[in-house]
Amino acid sequence: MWRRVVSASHFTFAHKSIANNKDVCKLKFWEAFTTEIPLKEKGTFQRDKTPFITFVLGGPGSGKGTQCMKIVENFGFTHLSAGDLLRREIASNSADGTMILNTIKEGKIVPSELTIRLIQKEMESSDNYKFLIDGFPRSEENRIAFEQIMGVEPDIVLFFDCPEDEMVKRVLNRNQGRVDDNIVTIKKRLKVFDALNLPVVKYYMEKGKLYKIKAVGTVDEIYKQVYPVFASLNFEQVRE
Ligand SMILES: Nc1ncnc2c1ncn2[C@@H]1O[C@H](COP(=O)(O)OP(=O)(O)O)[C@@H](O)[C@H]1O
Ligand SMILES: Nc1ccn([C@@H]2O[C@H](COP(=O)(O)OP(=O)(O)O)[C@@H](O)[C@H]2O)c(=O)n1
Ligand SMILES: [Mg+2]
Repeated sequence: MWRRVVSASHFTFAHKSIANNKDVCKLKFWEAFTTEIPLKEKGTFQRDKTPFITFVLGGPGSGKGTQCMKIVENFGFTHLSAGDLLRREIASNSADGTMILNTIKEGKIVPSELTIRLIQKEMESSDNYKFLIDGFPRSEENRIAFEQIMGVEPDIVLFFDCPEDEMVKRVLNRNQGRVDDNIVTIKKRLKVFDALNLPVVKYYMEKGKLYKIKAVGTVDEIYKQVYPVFASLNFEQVRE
């Protein structure tokens, strides 16, 4: 299995700037930061066996899965959605299926070891080295357990920043038959997101790994912010 030292990073450039004004204190913490897409630095990423891990964060309905599909298409990443892996466990009638189903219905977080085991299995059986891990980590506990079990940190973290009313609207229109896409569960999920997921966003922002994406507008408008993040990392592009 591949392993590498925690906190190793391929990048030398800084990609955040701190707003310098008094109004900052009125904003939510991440609103005080903007993302400056770094200039392309040729040869910054060496293709080898080392995985390139992108965590994809954002509230329910913020468009993580939709944007991941586009990144896969353009840059050849393997997309691992934690939620999809958990739903697959439920569908396969695994021993943990009922517990996972009840947790998802309540909008709560499944025990970290279980979710990480599913992610780890997918990564280890993949020939790819570029991974989008979507919907994970959803809590500090998720994050710390991943680092401990896998012995790696993400290289970059995308955060889709979307207003709550827009997220609710999108989830209620999603139409994928999900047990958690109803108004009762979505309200619980938004609370869990604020309480447990935002500290993870803050952690990566402070580490300089966070790319905040303004997740309002059309899918293509949002992707216009996402595309340069990956283009600047000098990956070979699969399709324009
Ligand atoms: N920019 C957008 N504008 C309107 N609807 C969107 C947009 N992006 C995604 N959607 C739709 O919103 C729903 C939630 O998107 P999804 O990618 O599943 O979000 P997440 O994975 O963050 O929950 C889906 O039905 C999707 O088609
Ligand atoms: N790391 C994770 C990811 C998802 N989940 C569970 O799976 C549900 C659906 O996750 P998802 O990523 O598919 O949801 P969306 O953000 O795509 O709407 C979450 O609300 C949690 O109940 C979890 O417990 N731990
Ligand atoms: Mg999703």
